[in-house]
Amino acid sequence: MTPIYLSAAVDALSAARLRENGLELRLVDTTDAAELGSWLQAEFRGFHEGEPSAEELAADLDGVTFRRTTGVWDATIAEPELPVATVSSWPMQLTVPGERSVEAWAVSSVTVAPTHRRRGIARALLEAELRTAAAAGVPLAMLTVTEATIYGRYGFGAATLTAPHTIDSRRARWIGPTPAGRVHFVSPANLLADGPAIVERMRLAVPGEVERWPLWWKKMLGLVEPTSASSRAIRTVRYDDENGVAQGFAVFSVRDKEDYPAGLTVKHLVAASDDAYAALWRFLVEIDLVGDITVPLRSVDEPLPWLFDDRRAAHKVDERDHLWLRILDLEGALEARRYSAPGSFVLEVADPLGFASGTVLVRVGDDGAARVSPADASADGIPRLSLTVNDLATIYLGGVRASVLHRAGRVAEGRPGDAQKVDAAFRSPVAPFTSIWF
Ligand SMILES: CC(=O)SCCNC(=O)CCNC(=O)[C@H](O)C(C)(C)COP(=O)(O)OP(=O)(O)OC[C@H]1O[C@@H](n2cnc3c(N)ncnc32)[C@H](O)[C@@H]1OP(=O)(O)O
Repeated sequence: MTPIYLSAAVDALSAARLRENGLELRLVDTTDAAELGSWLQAEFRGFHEGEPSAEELAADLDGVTFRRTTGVWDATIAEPELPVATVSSWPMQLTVPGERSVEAWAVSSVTVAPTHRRRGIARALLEAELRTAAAAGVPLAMLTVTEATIYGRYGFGAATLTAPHTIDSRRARWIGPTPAGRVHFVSPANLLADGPAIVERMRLAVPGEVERWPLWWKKMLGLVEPTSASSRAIRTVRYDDENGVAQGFAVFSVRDKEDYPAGLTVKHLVAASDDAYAALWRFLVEIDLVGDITVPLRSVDEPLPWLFDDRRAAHKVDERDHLWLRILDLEGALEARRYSAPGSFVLEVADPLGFASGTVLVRVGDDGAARVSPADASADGIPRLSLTVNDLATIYLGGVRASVLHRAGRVAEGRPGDAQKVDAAFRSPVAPFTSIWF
């Protein structure tokens, strides 16, 4: 049976709004290669990529059919079969504090052709996604963003931060642990078999982490166009612990080889144990003929600098928002995670789009589980915060403190000190992080 998220009709309100402007909002039949192929071409163009190669197109035609795929068409343009806007979505598991997983509505492929920008098309698409997700009973929507200025207006808030890192290999003398396991070179095809289980073990330990899907693995490992120069440059290693169990992997390539020392880019590194983390980084920084290492997507709270004699050998080069969350069901979202301190507090949440407004009493038990109910007069006198649904999304995974948003004038306290009391409950022992783009 087709899952409801794929078969649900296109949102009537957004379809009507676009129709008034001569545009058609429609779901793509992902079994129709011509129609999905046109949609994919529009998506590639929307992200300023060149025309997809035959291999890329074939991989996408096969690999994105699990998504709800929506387009907007304009019958008056020169080549009307190509949509002028794209979006795709699917339910995906998101880790929340307490090593728990919750279903969230992933939104991706948001593009509007430059010929049709700033006419409200993205707004129609995003609002349609939120209404469809809420109707399907999914408590949260999420996306990884190209710009920080686009999604706040739809109630999303920045929920995980990320920091690209750089390492000066020549300066990085190892003082970290020496794990008993071994690092092995393995082929990308072998990692395709071992990688998912390693990721799944790591995923529950890190709030903000998400599931992967088969096409993501193939793209990350260079298996879609294996003969291209960038794919052939990919090297893959796996760390096996002393019992021979695979606990981590790194995907990297050496660049700038015209003159040694060369540079090395770590495309992806996943460690399901501290030993795997240490062994993989030691392996990478001790590779000969390499002078510097670039790591585009890492947590803001990496142990990395502390593994070296000179901690300045590794540092963050930036810090930016990455995963944005949108709470659609206040009770469902707040009860899905676990909290770091028992106690009660009231949240007065404003949501201009109306999905998650309300004033709720959150009672956290000794086990960290929360019971959420409408707040009444009996809740007077307990810690209270008034905030937007965006800012609730920002503190939801525990990476940003309510007291910091209070100091920024974004969150109001019932009484002085209430934000710090709420901090203690929302705090996550592990910095939230999302290690992929989707
Ligand atoms: C999850 C993801 O896929 S992230 C990827 C997002 N996509 C991209 O970055 C691809 C390149 N950009 C685009 O395709 C388009 O510019 C989009 C999708 C970002 C915006 O599409 P548009 O149809 O032009 O947006 P639309 O006209 O609906 O604008 C709605 C509102 O957003 C604002 N807005 C739109 N784009 C931007 C932007 N890039 N930065 C700031 N504000 C923006 C508009 O000003 C408008 O504001 P208002 O409601 O206050 O009047």
